[in-house]
Amino acid sequence: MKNVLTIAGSDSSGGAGIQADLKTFSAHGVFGMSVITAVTAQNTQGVFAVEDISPELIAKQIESIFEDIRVHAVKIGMVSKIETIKTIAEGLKKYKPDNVVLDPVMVSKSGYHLLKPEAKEALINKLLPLATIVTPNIHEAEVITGIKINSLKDMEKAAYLIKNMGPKYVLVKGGHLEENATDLLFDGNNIETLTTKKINTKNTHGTGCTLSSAIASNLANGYSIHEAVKLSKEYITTAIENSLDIGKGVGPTHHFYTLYKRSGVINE
Ligand SMILES: Nc1ncnc2c1ncn2[C@@H]1O[C@H](COP(=O)(O)OP(=O)(O)O)[C@@H](O)[C@H]1O
Ligand SMILES: Cc1ncc(COP(=O)(O)OP(=O)(O)O)c(N)n1
Repeated sequence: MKNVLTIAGSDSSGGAGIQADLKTFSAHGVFGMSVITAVTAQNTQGVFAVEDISPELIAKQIESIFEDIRVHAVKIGMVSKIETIKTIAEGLKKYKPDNVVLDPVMVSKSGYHLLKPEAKEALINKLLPLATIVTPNIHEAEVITGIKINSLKDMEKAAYLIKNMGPKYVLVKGGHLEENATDLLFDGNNIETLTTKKINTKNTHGTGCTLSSAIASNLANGYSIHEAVKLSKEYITTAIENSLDIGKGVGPTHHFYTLYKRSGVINE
């Protein structure tokens, strides 16, 4: 069994953050561990409060895991503020995990700033160069590069600019595009296009968290980046197709659909 660590924020409603990450890890048959960076009070309708965990406690969580357990992959999500980013970067430099998947979480679908605006530069300068793969959505790619993205050509341009900031691979996610859900994977030489039709649902809470955790799981399980991204795109598509109409707002994706279907728990 491979061990995968998420360094991210807690989502009380279970659709995104640490909770989505751990469910995704379980669905991929890897052992999930967590370093919590912040606790959020949120549900399908919004984020209502956030309390950041102290840098000392974040450092201690990182140390406790790495000093004891082999970590095959790390996924990084909500990092909130400059001190949190510095602490995570120090931990990554010290323990040098093989695979680092960075989801540069900035603003929740409900519009809450999960990354303080003043922490943007630290995320770019300190975490991007340590990432095996970074997975910005369109808005995050715009903030990181400073360009406006309205088309696949613009996404390509952003992927080139972000690659030059230090990560080994860049996946620009197009879930917020009008037509298809097209993601672009750039390895420094070639752009690979992953396209699915856009699923007509409001229930997409935690899609970015789920995709990045699936990539981390697949890398830990020994797949190449290209294979890991392809399999993870298939996983998130099934999770969105079978997303759950829980709550009054944007519901979560279904992490275990394929597993339950295979085992007979779901028999429609
Ligand atoms: N309505 C949708 N139909 C199909 N795929 C989607 C849809 N929304 C998002 N995706 C896919 O989910 C993944 C996460 O993308 P996105 O929602 O853009 O990220 P984030 O949650 O970080 O904003 C991507 O692979 C994207 O293409
Ligand atoms: C604690 C926490 N972390 C990350 C997010 C953002 O999740 P994401 O998958 O990028 O998209 P939405 O959940 O905003 O749809 C979050 N909400 N909470």
